[in-house]
Amino acid sequence: MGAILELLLNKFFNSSRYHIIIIGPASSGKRTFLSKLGLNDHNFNNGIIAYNTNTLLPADLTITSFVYTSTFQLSRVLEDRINEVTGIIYMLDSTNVSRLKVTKLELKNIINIPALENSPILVLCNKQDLPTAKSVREIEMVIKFEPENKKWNIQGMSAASDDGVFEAIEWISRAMIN
Ligand SMILES: Nc1nc2c(ncn2[C@@H]2O[C@H](COP(=O)(O)OP(=O)(O)OP(=O)(O)O)[C@@H](O)[C@H]2O)c(=O)[nH]1
Repeated sequence: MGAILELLLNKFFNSSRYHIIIIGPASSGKRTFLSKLGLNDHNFNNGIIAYNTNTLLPADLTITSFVYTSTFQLSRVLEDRINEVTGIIYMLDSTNVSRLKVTKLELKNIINIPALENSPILVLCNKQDLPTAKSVREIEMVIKFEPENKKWNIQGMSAASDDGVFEAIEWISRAMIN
């Protein structure tokens, strides 16, 4: 998968700068997803895991991953860098049904942040390989996420087995560029 991803990313990211933030509760699979992109190096600072672009990703794409706790924290932790965000990935654990109501609120908060107004948002329902995982349709029915005037998408994924990783990057890439 690495070679295909590399081709795709190099095709997309050759001129402008792009900055994706990956947000999601603890253990939802952010790190596993990033490792599939070849992003294993990270430094941990002020609650943010910043992944650099020295492996698979082209130099003009940066991905920052961190555990999201509140809108206030999102703006505060990212500080000025929030203005550089061009795409948002929200990662959830499809087996953690009790947390979906919190997810609903978090997503609402995220799309109300003015600095993120133009950033497309991709909701990734991770851990679809587990028997207790809720389907994307079931999750949609709880979170009722259908923002108007915004590019958004919801997809199933199993970061552990690579399923949906390519599609996720493809969607967010296209959405940021078009
Ligand atoms: N079955 C299954 N397990 C997964 C999947 N993705 C991640 N995991 C497992 O879930 C656990 C947490 O994954 P991480 O990638 O560390 O999650 P994280 O969101 O980075 O967690 P924090 O660092 O706490 O924010 C690990 O044991 C992973 O192996 C998946 O798609 N399927």
